[in-house]
Amino acid sequence: MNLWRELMSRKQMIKAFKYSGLYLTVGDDERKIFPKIHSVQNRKYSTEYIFTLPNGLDPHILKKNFFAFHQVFGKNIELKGDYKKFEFHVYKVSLPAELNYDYAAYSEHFGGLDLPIVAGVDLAGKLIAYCMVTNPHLLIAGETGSGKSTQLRSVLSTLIQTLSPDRLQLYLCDLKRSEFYLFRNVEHVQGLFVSAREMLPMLQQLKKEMQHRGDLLDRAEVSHIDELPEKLPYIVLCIDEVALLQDEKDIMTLVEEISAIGRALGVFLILSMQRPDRKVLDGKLKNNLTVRMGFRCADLINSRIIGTPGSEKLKEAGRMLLKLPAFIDLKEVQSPYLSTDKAKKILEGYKCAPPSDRKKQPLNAYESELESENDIFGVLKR
Ligand SMILES: Nc1ncnc2c1ncn2[C@@H]1O[C@H](COP(=O)(O)OP(=O)(O)OP(=O)(O)O)[C@@H](O)[C@H]1O
Repeated sequence: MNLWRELMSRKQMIKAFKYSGLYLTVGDDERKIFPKIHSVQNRKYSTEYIFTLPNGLDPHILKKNFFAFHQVFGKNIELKGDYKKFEFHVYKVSLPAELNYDYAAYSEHFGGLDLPIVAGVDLAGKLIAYCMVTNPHLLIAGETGSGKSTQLRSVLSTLIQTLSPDRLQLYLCDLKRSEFYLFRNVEHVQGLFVSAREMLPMLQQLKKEMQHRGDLLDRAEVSHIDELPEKLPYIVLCIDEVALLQDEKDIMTLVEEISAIGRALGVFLILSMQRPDRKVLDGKLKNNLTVRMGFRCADLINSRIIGTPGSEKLKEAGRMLLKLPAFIDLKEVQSPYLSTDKAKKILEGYKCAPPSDRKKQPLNAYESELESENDIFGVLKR
């Protein structure tokens, strides 16, 4: 970067420090000490700044007043860091309006991700994929037509292609009866549930499975199922339009319980919702949904409930604000577009014989015992 340009970039940054109140005031003359800018690099897609806060400066000021950085640098910015050292990007490009789902390309980035969730691409064209084992429980929310169902389809299709049925078991609840028919007879799918009445026994059984897994952890004196000598499958419970369950207290209590203790036991939630509802997303459940994908929604009240303020301003279908613990700020992401037809073709290769011709594989010996108590899986076999 030439010297003049670097100087201008530094000046902009000092302006953002000033407007956001990010400085210490010292001495009788009230001298301002700003964060130290270590480098300014002009990259292909962005200008990258590295800076550190002076000791004693509260990093929360940066988070709280981040709006001032937007005012100075515009919409397409990103900040990474925790207490002292920060990396800040100002992007020069905007996101693509459509991104075709491409599993082969995504899977090259899955090294180290045991349960990979692909969110999409960010402003730098970088694939944003994360591991659900370390970032459990996902909320996908947005108004009708914003791209939620497409994202659910793509997330589930990716999981199915990545893990074998003995490593991943899916429980799919389709309260609108609109989406999950695609997954019927896929080997990983343990049940497809379309009403609260069908869901309750399944959740009670999952609770027993969690208790069993908890006992195994106690006995082996380990804190996560991945540390057990015998590998247990991850369980993903996906509920499309969870708000329809708002008056089902027993169900919501069990869902909340999974959100609270499922992480170590390998039991994860994916919840989707059209109209965010405080009654459903109360404090406890909401806090445990550590990842939020906020697609376009009606207004700021809705986007605040989701935890992605600003998503009410999104225009394009498939565009979201992503809240992931690793990022200090929300990240704008374009999600992959996977059409129903393409998903059908992909899933064809993972289907087994119709249920009437096969016996469901139990989770484990413990589940076989439960299964004889209550054959909840009948609902899938219609
Ligand atoms: N990732 C994407 N990229 C481009 N276009 C998309 C994407 N996702 C969705 N769309 C477009 O938006 C339309 C609606 O998407 P989708 O059905 O996923 O929305 P939705 O939020 O689930 O709506 P509903 O709640 O009514 O089911 C799709 O038919 C497609 O044309």
